[in-house]
Amino acid sequence: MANAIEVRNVNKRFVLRHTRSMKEAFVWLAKGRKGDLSERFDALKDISINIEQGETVALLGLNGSGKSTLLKHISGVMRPDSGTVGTRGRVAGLIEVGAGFHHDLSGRDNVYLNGAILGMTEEEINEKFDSIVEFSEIGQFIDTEVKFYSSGMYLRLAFSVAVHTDPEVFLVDEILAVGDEPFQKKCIDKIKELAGEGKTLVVVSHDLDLVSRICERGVLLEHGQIVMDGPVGDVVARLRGQ
Ligand SMILES: Nc1ncnc2c1ncn2[C@@H]1O[C@H](COP(=O)(O)OP(=O)(O)OP(=O)(O)O)[C@@H](O)[C@H]1O
Repeated sequence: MANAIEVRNVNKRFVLRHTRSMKEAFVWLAKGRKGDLSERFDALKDISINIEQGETVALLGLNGSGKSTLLKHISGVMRPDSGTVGTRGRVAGLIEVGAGFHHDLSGRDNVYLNGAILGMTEEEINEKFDSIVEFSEIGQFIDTEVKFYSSGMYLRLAFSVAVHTDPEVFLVDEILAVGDEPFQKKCIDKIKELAGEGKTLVVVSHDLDLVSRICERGVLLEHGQIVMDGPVGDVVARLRGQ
């Protein structure tokens, strides 16, 4: 099987700026700017991972371990400081609710905008428009500006557009949590359907029962490093301290 995702020696460092008092800033200046007012933080440390086409992978780990940062690198919204990330086929993801949506536009216009960002042609969107709205259950609100949407409504429309792009690689971050239970179930069924069709799936979630149901492989991150990679059941057991 060919790789759908190839991550090679990826490093990502964030600069954390600390707010200091005027006095501290003055002392720092007076001392000839010695030392640093900011701190560096390595969120990803030499990460390498291959994900084959059709694999279903859960990125697991405690808060702040680097899961979302890694997913953002795979989706391409973040670039590594060093190392490379390669993907094959159309990538669609739900990383942050409403990312890629324009607040002052209606739901309808945002379907076109978001669909285009995710690589659909206008023709393709015309063809799938009714189905996108139907899946989202947004109904009469489709012509309302999305700034008036609730976070659940955002999620519904964003999820619906993303799955209608017919992605080869589907990325999902924790955000399903904002959907109500019936819609969450519908999303999970859809995700399982995509996995059943042989699409590649990468999921970030703290819902260990859920990821055990939809993913086969688990990758455990700790302080920006991969510390375990194996069957999801084994990784979940380690996380639960069993
Ligand atoms: N844009 C940023 N600037 C500075 N630090 C960041 C940025 N994005 C993430 N971080 C830091 O990188 C670390 C990893 O964050 P990340 O969101 O990847 O963790 P996570 O494993 O997804 O956590 P959680 O389970 O809490 O969602 C955290 O300490 C976070 O504060």
